[in-house]
Amino acid sequence: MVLRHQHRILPRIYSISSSTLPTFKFNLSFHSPFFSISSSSDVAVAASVATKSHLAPVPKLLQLDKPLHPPVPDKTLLEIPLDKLFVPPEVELPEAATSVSRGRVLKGSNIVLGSYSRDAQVSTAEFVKSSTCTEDCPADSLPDFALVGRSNVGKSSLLNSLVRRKRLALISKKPGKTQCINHFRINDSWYLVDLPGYGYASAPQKLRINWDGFTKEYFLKRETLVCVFLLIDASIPPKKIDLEYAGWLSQNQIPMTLIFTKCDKRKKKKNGVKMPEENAAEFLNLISEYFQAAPPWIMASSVTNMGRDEILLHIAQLRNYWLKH
Ligand SMILES: Nc1nc2c(ncn2[C@@H]2O[C@H](COP(=O)(O)OP(=O)(O)OP(=O)(O)O)[C@@H](O)[C@H]2O)c(=O)[nH]1
Ligand SMILES: [Mg+2]
Repeated sequence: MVLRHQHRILPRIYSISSSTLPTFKFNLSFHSPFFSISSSSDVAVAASVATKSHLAPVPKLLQLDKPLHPPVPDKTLLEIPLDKLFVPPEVELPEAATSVSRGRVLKGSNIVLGSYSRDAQVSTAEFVKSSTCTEDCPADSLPDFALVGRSNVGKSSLLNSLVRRKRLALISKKPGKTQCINHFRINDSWYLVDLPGYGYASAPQKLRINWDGFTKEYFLKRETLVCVFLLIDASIPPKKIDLEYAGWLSQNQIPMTLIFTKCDKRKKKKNGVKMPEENAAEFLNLISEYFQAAPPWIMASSVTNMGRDEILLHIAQLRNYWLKH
């Protein structure tokens, strides 16, 4: 049986029909020399620009107190068809092309920034508890943002990067390090949740708890779950198990954001080895049939902290919307 929650209004992504939308341009800087999700659409947005922050200029309300990135001297071309953008609830795309061009899309993502993205900074982060079932999880009703993905994809590393701590969540080269539902309270107001990885078949028999089962049960039962971050290793081609996981989340209407990890691994393009952007584009293409509207996605690296500020802004706007509704 598929369980559904009435409160799960987030991110019931606005379905944008390409036939009714105007073509527009936006400016965006991005670490990669070139990134294209699709070049064939007649509603493609495209721009080439050098910007100094992780966003092109945005209204004051949306800016972080201090710039968290060094300037990125980057002249890039990014094309995202309009119908592949993630438009958060209550965000209207202006009809006039020029008004959207002012930095409304987070760098290295397809996420349009709305007016809810305040309080994105992390000031405090503390481990709260490890739980082995949903009923044991903290019961104080603060919103949850959960990190899930294949073992070793970099969930714990991403959590540490987001909170700017080296070892708040334990990481390891060996898959299977995280084995419970681990709640970390951020700013005393929301949770980052580190979960065990899936797809690790070679764990010793006695450790082979049904992690996959209990994380999925947590997704279905946890009333305060705002969004699941599904981490995908962008340094390798799409894996069936990840495609299936995205399909399961979609089928069960669990709000999901894709985080493409390990984007710092930029091998020379030879012998058919693909760049992270190409692997990510292929993954998005393969899962498109599961989704009526494009899911949000962000390119990231816990080594370079690429995507960190963007993920925090995305969390902020989901969280603030969720708290208001
Ligand atoms: N190059 C690179 N390596 C990374 C990145 N993120 C994680 N790693 C490495 O990948 C390995 C696994 O990282 P973890 O953060 O422990 O992965 P996990 O998904 O939490 O793993 P489990 O808890 O076992 O499911 C470690 O050796 C990390 O240093 C990244 O963005 N880039
Ligand atoms: Mg881990």
